Amino acid sequence: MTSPLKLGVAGLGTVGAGVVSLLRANADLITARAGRPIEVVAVSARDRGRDRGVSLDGLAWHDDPVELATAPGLDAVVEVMGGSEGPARALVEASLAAGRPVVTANKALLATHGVALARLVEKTGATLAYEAAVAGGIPAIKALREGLAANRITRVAGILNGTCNYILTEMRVKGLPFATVLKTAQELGYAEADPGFDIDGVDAAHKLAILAALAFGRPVDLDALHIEGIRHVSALDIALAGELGYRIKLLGIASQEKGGVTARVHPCMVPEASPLAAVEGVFNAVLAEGDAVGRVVLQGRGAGAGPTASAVVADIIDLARGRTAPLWGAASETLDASPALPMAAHRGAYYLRLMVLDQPGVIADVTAVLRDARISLESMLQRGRAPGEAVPVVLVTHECEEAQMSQALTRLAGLPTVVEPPAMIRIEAL
Ligand SMILES: NC(=O)c1ccc[n+]([C@@H]2O[C@H](COP(=O)([O-])OP(=O)(O)OC[C@H]3O[C@@H](n4cnc5c(N)ncnc54)[C@H](O)[C@@H]3O)[C@@H](O)[C@H]2O)c1
Ligand SMILES: N[C@@H](CCO)C(=O)O
Ligand code: NA
Repeated sequence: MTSPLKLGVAGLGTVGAGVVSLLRANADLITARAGRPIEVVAVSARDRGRDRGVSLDGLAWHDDPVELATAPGLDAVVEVMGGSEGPARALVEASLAAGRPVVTANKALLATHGVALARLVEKTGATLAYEAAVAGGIPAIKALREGLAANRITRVAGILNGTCNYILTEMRVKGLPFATVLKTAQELGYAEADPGFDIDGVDAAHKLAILAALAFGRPVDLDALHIEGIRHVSALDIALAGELGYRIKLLGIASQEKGGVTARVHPCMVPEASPLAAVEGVFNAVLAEGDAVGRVVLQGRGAGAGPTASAVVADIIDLARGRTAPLWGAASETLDASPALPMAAHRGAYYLRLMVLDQPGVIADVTAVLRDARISLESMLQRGRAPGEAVPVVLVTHECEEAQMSQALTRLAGLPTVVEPPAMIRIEAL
């Protein structure tokens, strides 16, 4: 029998415990597919005594996770602690510097330090694998970096945060309040340690930054992204979207335009007939468009112990087999570092929902603002009758530029008859 691949696992939370138990549950087939047994021999976490549902008997315990970088007898390290700084970063850097391969689920680290990490692996030759970092169990990294490697990719998009998709789905289907559903998502192990990363769009941005780098052959650039989360998506907008034939989804979208690349994360209205509209709950979807292949859509569970462990263990099997790929699909010096396009240049259609006083002349004031910004309306919807009180007015625009919309929003918010900040959601025909 070939010698086993010996692992140190740093982090024994949702993902770490999931990895240890999956390696045990499917040991026979994993051994066959890896060509050798895979053994966890050392672990590190914050709390040694916690019951995680997996036995740690016989495993070496390290209080300091960074020790796994150089502890004798290990062939590779699995970093599933999280965080772009602190011990996760220190462990990954120290392991790679020592030539020890790393498998991680840490999108924050890859999106923030991916450029330097690529230089490090190019220097030492150690592998850094990160399938679990994007869209959990969906093999999105492999699909883009290997499966679609022959294509010029024109667009990559998707539902990239399971927590947000779960919240939006439960709010729509069960009418549950935002905070209640977020709490359940945390209990189910979907949310980040700081759930603000999920609901403010940061986690989806980390993933989109990674996908965009792979899709367009560019150095990963989180700062170039426009990022909005779902805190401001109300139950009213979810219901009104349904009336108009749309679903609200938090999407990440990066596309190759004439003058450069755009990358943005924000709530979107997608037509109910879109393949993305049907992706509900903790499911994620990744859509890519290539010049040779056309459109490819992958979907599957984007968070949780099993789906994430599935991706981590797939990377471990690749390591055992000696299958590797450049961190970003090609050597750093061949990547295209031209600047990204700003959000102000984005063109699209918009949904606007205003709470206006129900009195004569209000609609004339609103449409005058849109006229002045040269924004043309596709449809308008007014609900209810409450003289002297606030009622919702919904406007759907034709395509215009984001800069025009920003100007109109500022003026609409300033109208004396508009009593709440306007709600704006971009419409995407994906
Ligand atoms: N939960 C998911 O569905 C999911 C999916 C994909 C990727 N990820 C990523 O996987 C990683 C882990 O996520 P999780 O949900 O398992 O987190 P978690 O909070 O459930 O577990 C984190 C583990 O790391 C340990 N840890 C954290 N900081 C530490 C420190 N300073 N020193 C020692 N140990 C430390 C904790 O003790 C815990 O065992 C993160 O990078 C996350 O973004 C999570
Ligand atoms: N918090 C993340 C975990 C998966 O990366 C999510 O909800 O999608
Ligand atoms: Na994945």
